[in-house]
Amino acid sequence: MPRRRILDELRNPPPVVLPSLLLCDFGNLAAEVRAVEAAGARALHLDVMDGNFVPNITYGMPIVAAVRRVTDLPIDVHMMVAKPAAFVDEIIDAGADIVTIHAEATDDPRPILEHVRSRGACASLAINPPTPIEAIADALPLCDMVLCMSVMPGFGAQEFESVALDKLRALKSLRGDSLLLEIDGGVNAQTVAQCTAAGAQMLVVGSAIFKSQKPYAESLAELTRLAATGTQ
Ligand SMILES: O=C(CO)[C@H](O)[C@H](O)COP(=O)(O)O
Repeated sequence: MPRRRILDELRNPPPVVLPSLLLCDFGNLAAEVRAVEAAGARALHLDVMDGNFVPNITYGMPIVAAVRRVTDLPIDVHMMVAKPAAFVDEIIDAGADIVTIHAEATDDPRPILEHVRSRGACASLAINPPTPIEAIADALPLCDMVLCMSVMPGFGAQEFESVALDKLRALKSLRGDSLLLEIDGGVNAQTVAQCTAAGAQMLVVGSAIFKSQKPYAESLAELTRLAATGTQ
């Protein structure tokens, strides 16, 4: 989908809860993707980890391409890799609509963000909990989205770190609605309203969907409803 259309769709209220496939049943990947889409997901979040930038390995382009084959939903690919420049083209070719690279993985993210946009995808920059927003000030004009991590990346089901909320508030006051803001890590029924109150429109959720006893539709509806309360 073209960049402008993706951004318009995602900016539409209410906030967007993105299932993070990190915690899905990979033995039934296509069925899991179809199930969260049928449950009301408006976009999907895929975590690419290289065992170098983070202490875990997940998957790469073949899984992104496999997800692309079963859905037209926007795919947000979070690249937790040490050399993002080497892989962004292949990730876009595999079907990513939003490409998120880490500020900590590169001295200057600007050429990569520009390149992502030149390929027609949305450019996004992630920062880990200890990284201040000042570290990405020069790159902000080239970002369609900023992801404030609320855990150290690498694993699901970690405890929410509220330092991300201060950064969301600061980014919101700097850039208003021109920048999509995303949060990832420990987002659940207890924390989601704080995230939207701080300015997040994109809410990445892993364990509170895939490890919940509730049906996906129920979890997604509850999280979306609670997320909307934070915007009132
Ligand atoms: O990027 C991630 C970890 O690096 C995951 O997307 C994230 O942590 C989601 O899982 P949970 O909602 O269980 O925290």
